[in-house]
Amino acid sequence: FLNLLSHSHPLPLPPGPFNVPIITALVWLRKSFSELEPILRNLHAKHGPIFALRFRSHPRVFIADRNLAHHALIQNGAACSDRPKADATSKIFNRNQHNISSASYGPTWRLFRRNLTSEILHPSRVKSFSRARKWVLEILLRRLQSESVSGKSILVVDHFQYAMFCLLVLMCFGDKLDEKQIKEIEVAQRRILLNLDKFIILNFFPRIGKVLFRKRWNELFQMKREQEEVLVPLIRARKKANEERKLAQEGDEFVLSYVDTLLDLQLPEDKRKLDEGEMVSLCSEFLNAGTDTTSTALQWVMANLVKYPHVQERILEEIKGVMDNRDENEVKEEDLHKLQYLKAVILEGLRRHPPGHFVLPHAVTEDVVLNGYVVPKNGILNFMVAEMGWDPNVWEEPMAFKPERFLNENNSNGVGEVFDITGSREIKMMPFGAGRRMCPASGLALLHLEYFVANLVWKFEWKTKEGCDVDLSEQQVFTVVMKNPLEAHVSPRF
Ligand code: HEM
Repeated sequence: FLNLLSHSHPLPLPPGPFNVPIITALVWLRKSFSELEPILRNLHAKHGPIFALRFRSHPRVFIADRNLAHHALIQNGAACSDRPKADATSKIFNRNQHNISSASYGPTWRLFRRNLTSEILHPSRVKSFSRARKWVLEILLRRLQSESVSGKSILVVDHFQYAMFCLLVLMCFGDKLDEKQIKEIEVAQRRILLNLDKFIILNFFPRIGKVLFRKRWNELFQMKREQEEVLVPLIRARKKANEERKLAQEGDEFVLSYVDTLLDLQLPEDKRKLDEGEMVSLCSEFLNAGTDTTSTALQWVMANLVKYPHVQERILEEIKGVMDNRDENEVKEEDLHKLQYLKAVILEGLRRHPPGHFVLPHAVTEDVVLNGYVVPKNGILNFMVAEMGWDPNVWEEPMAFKPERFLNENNSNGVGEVFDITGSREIKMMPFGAGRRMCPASGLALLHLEYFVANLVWKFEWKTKEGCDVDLSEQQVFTVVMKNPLEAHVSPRF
């Protein structure tokens, strides 16, 4: 409160609702994120494209306008790319902000992020995991095939989630793991994700809470221990295998995994290697960041293909055009670049149904002026991703599913110009964020989506459950998922 009273900048803070110290904080902090989104939408309608909530020492500023987002994230990128201080419960899982998404904007974050992008997400490295992708695709197709035999419709959400999780586990711990090991990791990771909400209360009174909520703190530590019991042996096994491989000097079959790249990293500030806890935090981030986001997007895209059979048909025709042989079993990764309509469908899915309606919170490291208002140093910024993708000033009929909008049919070869998903020149939508904290894995996520959608359409015809229409209502559960998960009739095409 005193911080806000001492506001000394000549420009005002962004407008926002009236604030009664402490009372407003208690009202806001008790709300879940899904309750907050409609309130934020109303505030956007009332106060305009930038508004602030002032219930804690530092204002929370929300931006709903794409040009202001560009101004903050690209033009003022250096000042708007920090993260807020982690609260007590998050620190246990991110090891005092020692992972990419929570690290402060500085040398440690740069080291972690550069390691991921150059060692794992570089196109040549991504290619080295193609065998893993093929294996996971086969598992998914087999599961769908066996359920389709009964003739009943299939609830696909768990199958999609498991497939995306498998992909990331194999990239993280090496492509030699079997399904039983993968399941064990999934159980430990899911338990944490699904229970985190229960522990939010521990952050409000961390000191007295240690005594008052002792049982709940113990539960939290127990979950952390169980995660380490599953992940640490995998890290150690990989370390041992690396040492043996170096001694034996063989390497032809070897595929570098994410955990291998962490073993030799040196922390720039502490001048030491990562401890096992920090490696667990980075691996866990890798698995979580890429599973629900991608499987949610996959489900939204498939739901639209079931709802709009003409879109599904056009993808199928496009695939037929690039297959040498109609009986070919698989749409190969090498052929994906020829499937421009498929790419447009994926982009339209991400525009219309971004898995996250906001980005992760950004902290501001110096006063930044946006639209005549000041966002003060240490203020927290967030961006209304869904609102930008649905802006009628940018997108015609924004709530309709029209992949053609991403194709520039007037081009001489009928192929659309590549849409710039990074928003570096201009932001039209930002499902992966934009600027220095933008998702480093947007390329990998698009590859996973294109490869799986192409093959799911090539192998099966997807139809609605008899007598039902596909319901596109939303619900926030970590990502923004389908309130009524997709249930579809899936019949093999050959
Ligand atoms: C459709 C899939 C995905 C979507 C929609 C998505 C979206 C996002 C968004 C919105 C952010 C926050 C940007 C910000 O704070 O400004 C983010 C950050 C991040 N994502 Fe993704 N993501 C996806 C897939 C992945 C995958 C597959 C991985 C890893 C293998 C990944 C790793 C990360 C990491 C490490 C960050 C933190 C970046 C930083 O703070 O520097 N994401 N993602």
